[in-house]
Amino acid sequence: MMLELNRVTVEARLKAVSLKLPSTGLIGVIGANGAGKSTLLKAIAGQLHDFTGEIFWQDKSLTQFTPRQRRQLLSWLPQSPTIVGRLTVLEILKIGAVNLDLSSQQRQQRIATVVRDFELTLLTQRCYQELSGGEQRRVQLAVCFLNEAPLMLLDEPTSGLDIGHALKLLQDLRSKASQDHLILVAIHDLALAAQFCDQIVLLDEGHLISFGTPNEAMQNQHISSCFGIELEWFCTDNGVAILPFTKPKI
Ligand SMILES: Nc1ncnc2c1ncn2[C@@H]1O[C@H](COP(=O)(O)OP(=O)(O)OP(=O)(O)O)[C@@H](O)[C@H]1O
Repeated sequence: MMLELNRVTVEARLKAVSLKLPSTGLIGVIGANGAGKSTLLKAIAGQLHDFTGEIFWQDKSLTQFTPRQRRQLLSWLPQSPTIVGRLTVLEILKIGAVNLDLSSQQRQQRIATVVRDFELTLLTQRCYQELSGGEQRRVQLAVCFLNEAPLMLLDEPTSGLDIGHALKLLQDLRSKASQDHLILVAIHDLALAAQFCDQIVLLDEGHLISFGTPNEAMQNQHISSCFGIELEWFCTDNGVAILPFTKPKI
């Protein structure tokens, strides 16, 4: 196991969450609004200093990582990052690449790769503040992918993306995860989570409710206790569709 959480607790937000995750895989973190998804990702990303419990990467506590080691280990995409000033997309990517331990040629190469992968070619000279919400999200994701970190923590990466870009992103994440990355995504779309994620972490009011394959973790008993709804699943060769419905009151 590569990432291990041992009774991670954040006052009133996360309650003794213990998890053991392998070094590769796409892990969906699901749960209702306020369930603790962002808090969990922030705790792993080292953004919270008021939590108890322990988080280990390869048996080494994350508190022992220097800031530089942490930067090499993980990338964190916040739910709503703030990018201030009138910077162009290319300037933002260059700033994002500054701290990478790479030659300037390698840095340029990385930037070119994310520009291609996130379809930013026509946007590089545009001012970030003038982009659409989905375009801004793609820039934020591109920055996150610059360091090719083994551990990626993405808070609602598909929010603001149209269905084509959302599908492409999840396909890319899945293929990265199958190579050498552990990727945690907080996600609200249960059908996309079921279709793409290897494992699901279901949270409710800060508690870990279930953890396992989508079939295991998203059983109706768990879903109905967390969301007050049930799911009907339709699996086809092309993927998974889920019909959410509210249970009629008897
Ligand atoms: N900085 C903070 N200080 C105190 N409480 C907070 C703070 N940030 C979040 N909370 C609370 O912690 C709980 C969990 O919040 P969190 O943002 O982790 O939920 P979430 O599952 O990501 O929700 P959403 O789906 O709405 O994004 C919520 O009740 C929220 O109000």
